[in-house]
Amino acid sequence: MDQEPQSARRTKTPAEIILETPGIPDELKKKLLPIISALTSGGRIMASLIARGPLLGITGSAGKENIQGEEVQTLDRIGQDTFCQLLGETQKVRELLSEEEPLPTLFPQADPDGLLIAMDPLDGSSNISVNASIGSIFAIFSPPPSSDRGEIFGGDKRKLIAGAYILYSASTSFVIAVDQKTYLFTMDPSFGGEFLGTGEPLHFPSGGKIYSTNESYFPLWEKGIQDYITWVKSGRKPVMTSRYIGALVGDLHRNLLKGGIYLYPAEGAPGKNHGKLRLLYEAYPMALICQFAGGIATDGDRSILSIKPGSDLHARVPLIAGPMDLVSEFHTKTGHPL
Ligand SMILES: O=P(O)(O)OC[C@H]1O[C@](O)(COP(=O)(O)O)[C@@H](O)[C@@H]1O
Ligand SMILES: [Mg+2]
Repeated sequence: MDQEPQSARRTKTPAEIILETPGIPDELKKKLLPIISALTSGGRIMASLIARGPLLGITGSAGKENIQGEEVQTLDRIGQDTFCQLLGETQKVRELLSEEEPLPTLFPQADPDGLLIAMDPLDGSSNISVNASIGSIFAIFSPPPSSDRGEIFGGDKRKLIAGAYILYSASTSFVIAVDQKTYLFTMDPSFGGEFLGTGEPLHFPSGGKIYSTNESYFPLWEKGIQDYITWVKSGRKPVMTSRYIGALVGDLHRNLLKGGIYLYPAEGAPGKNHGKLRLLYEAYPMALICQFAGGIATDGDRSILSIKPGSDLHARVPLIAGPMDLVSEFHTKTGHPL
């Protein structure tokens, strides 16, 4: 019974893919490689802790609120500390913005030309205590010229160069979008926890029939979105089916592999009239992942990647994300053609 299935054979690591990509300049590779190593090491640590969560007593609340006014879970804190420490140690990250901290963490010892990272260290907090899918999300930016330090995450002078997430589920996945391609890796615990993948870029399949949204907010949505949801359930041919995990990483991952549209419009949970998902560390990285997989992410009107962050580093945006065919259909139906 110790026979390994053929498909479990070693293929490529994220570092091998980065090294082999001619479109990534060598100077950038020198920064990206240690950063990706920090993310995958953090993923291994988090996956191991999550797997033993109830035994370690870490699946509950930390007893305080974060900057968003949301209850902080113990694993939110552990994710914050783990990724912050590992990314700081690379000396290739100048500043780290996190959902869990009001202001970016500065790393004064880092390479002055180091990169900027925005992260949600633990996405889908409400799933922790029920052993459902959760994740970590990262946006990696090149900084503006050093004279512009004050506006390091805002304005339009920094550039999004990679987006990544880790999904903690029955297996642990690492997905990264860089240099126009999106790749999937799976952690192999029998291979030192290495993340391995085929090296083939991911593409959204076309013709998907999944829509993912928290439909309990239906009465709060604008009429165009209500009409679209009614249509996908009863007017569209073929009709679509609903799947919603309640963690962006899990919902987007399924839709990326199966073909599906994710919708978190404005007017979500009460008080979330700008949507719920944060631009810099949720919508941006997922938009890049979608775009490099042949899809698109919008706020219902314009591309997420065309939105310039303002002074609020934790600003929220509506998010509509998925393959081109489904997002384009949504835009046509709601009167905002792409
Ligand atoms: O309960 P809702 O309003 O549907 O929200 C679910 C959404 O909130 C999020 O969990 C974000 O919240 P956290 O990052 O604070 O865990 C998204 O991942 C998810 O899609
Ligand atoms: Mg979170």
